[in-house]
Amino acid sequence: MGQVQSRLTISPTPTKLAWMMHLRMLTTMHGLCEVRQCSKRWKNLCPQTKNLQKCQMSSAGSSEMLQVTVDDKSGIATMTMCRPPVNSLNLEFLTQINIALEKLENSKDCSGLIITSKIPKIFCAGLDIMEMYQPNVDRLQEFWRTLQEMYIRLYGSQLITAAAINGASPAGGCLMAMSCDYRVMAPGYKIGLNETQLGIVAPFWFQDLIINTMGFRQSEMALQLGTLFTSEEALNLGMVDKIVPQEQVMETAIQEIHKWKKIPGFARQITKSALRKPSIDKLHSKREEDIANFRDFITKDSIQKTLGMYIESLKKKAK
Ligand SMILES: CCCC/C=C\CC(=O)SCCNC(=O)CCNC(=O)[C@H](O)C(C)(C)COP(=O)(O)OP(=O)(O)OC[C@H]1O[C@@H](n2cnc3c(N)ncnc32)[C@H](O)[C@@H]1OP(=O)(O)O
Repeated sequence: MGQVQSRLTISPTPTKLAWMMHLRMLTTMHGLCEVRQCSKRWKNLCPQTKNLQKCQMSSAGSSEMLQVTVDDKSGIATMTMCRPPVNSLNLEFLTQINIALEKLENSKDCSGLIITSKIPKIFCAGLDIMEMYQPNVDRLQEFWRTLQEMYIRLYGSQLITAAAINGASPAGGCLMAMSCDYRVMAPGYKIGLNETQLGIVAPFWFQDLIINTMGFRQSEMALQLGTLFTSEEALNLGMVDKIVPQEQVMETAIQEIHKWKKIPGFARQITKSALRKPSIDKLHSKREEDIANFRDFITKDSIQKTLGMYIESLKKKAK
């Protein structure tokens, strides 16, 4: 990381200042001051741990949602999601993820990142549907901006990134995994962009991401049908790169990052940037329009009705 001379521009809009103001506003609004402090005192947090700098990020008064560790020796960070029951992505959780991504990106000690889950059988259930149902419009827009930010940070990261998919990974969970450089998945789970099955539409940058990952023809079928693929189907389509038994998912991701680390970092990063920059720039240039489209779409009566029915069906199934 120390030798990197050129970095992909992560976030021209909002500017760094605007982003800091955005974080400050969120931390004030949602009591995330501990996260900011934690983020600032990254190195000093766990002096008792010898090999690991451990940052337990928790919003004030609630349980830990995101655990971030960096292995001193290898420089590989692990970001473990733990937001019961299903790691769904709400505004606060996304904000914590973004803060952690920013911190890791700027850390000279970190060269790789693995994203995984602590919740048994779930990687990430996608967006928290409750953020979209009967929403407060200001929060809804902030939520979407924060999701855009996560995608920009993760897809545009200079780190070697891997998703250790140890459970179900629909919709936003699939977005998160596909934004990484490499995906290792355990057998017997489902992954995909199932938005149309909920009566909602994956925005252009979700579409671009899946097309970039597995080609146009397979993507247009998968997106229209809202297909959730088995691990094995996802492997055949190139949506994931390897399937290994559940207990080997993390170790395999670590080994893969070690393999990637052997490639000269500067060359790898410039190549990654060249390949991914057009998609990221496209979102930057249409960011406000995309937020407005999302707001106008989600707040339609018909969409609210459909989301309400989907929530009911999930609750019935859970009983
Ligand atoms: C223009 C809009 C574009 C939007 C772009 C992206 C959209 C999204 O990401 S929308 C979210 C899409 N996600 C899903 O459709 C997943 C729905 N969930 C499931 O399929 C299952 O819950 C899952 C396979 C993840 C796990 O199954 P189980 O282990 O059997 O758990 P349960 O189904 O019993 O669920 C437990 C509990 O969690 C609640 N839940 C599940 N998913 C979500 C979610 N995405 N958001 C919020 N809450 C969720 C579910 O309702 C249960 O709640 P309780 O009934 O209160 O226990």
